Amino acid sequence: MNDRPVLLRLSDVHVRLSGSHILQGVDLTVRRGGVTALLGRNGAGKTTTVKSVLGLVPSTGTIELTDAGGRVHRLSGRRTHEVVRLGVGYAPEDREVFGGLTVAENLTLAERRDSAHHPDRVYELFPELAQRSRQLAGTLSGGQQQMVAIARLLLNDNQLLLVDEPTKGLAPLLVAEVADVLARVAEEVTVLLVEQNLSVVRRMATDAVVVDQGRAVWSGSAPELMADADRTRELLGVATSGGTHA
Ligand SMILES: Nc1ncnc2c1ncn2[C@@H]1O[C@H](COP(=O)(O)OP(=O)(O)OP(=O)(O)O)[C@@H](O)[C@H]1O
Repeated sequence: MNDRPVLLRLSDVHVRLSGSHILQGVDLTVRRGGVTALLGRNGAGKTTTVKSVLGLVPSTGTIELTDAGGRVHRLSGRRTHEVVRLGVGYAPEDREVFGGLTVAENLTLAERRDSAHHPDRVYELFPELAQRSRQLAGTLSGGQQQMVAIARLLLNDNQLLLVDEPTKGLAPLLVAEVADVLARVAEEVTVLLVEQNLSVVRRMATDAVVVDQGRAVWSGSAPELMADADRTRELLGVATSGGTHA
């Protein structure tokens, strides 16, 4: 598993915001293929880590993306639109769909000029959105809005999707639906997933990185971590159901 090529590497990444030293030297790698779960307690620095990759917060240190041809692109210091153009898609925690536009319009807006994929392909993956293509996105349920946010990422040829807490605040049935969708997405593109719901992590994550107080304190196999109840409790402050489901 661990000989998969490195897709994203953060080395000694620091972020300071409003006088606070939020990321204090994050080192982590995301390997090509699979789902890497970015885990940690509330306020540990997960969202800030994702935002540093996208250039949404100022950072120091090195952030590099290695493309399929093995070419290394330095992301640090680039503007967000340049990072996106290099094939990094982002579904933020608050979803940010355009509530006054229809589902179809939200998808059309997300297509880059060089877009490789047509919305029809996305509708195949998300039949529920096809049925609701004319519905205003603001009237969709939280889970459906999350699907729009994820579906948008599939319109373009991305190398890496950064998905921040897609199941946050969703009812259990919707958590399962969004997890299904993500699992399908992950068959096509590498995902870095910020997720607090460990049943979702257990279901799809291949790798895991745990962040604590602005540093990556553990990385390795997600199934191994999920199977180790003591370590999960120590790192995340929560109990898991241990190895039985891992
Ligand atoms: N713009 C900002 N100014 C000051 N502090 C900030 C800012 N943004 C985030 N922080 C702080 O940085 C720390 C890390 O925040 P971050 O959102 O990255 O954590 P997280 O691990 O994603 O947390 P959660 O799981 O609760 O979403 C928190 O203590 C937060 O309050």
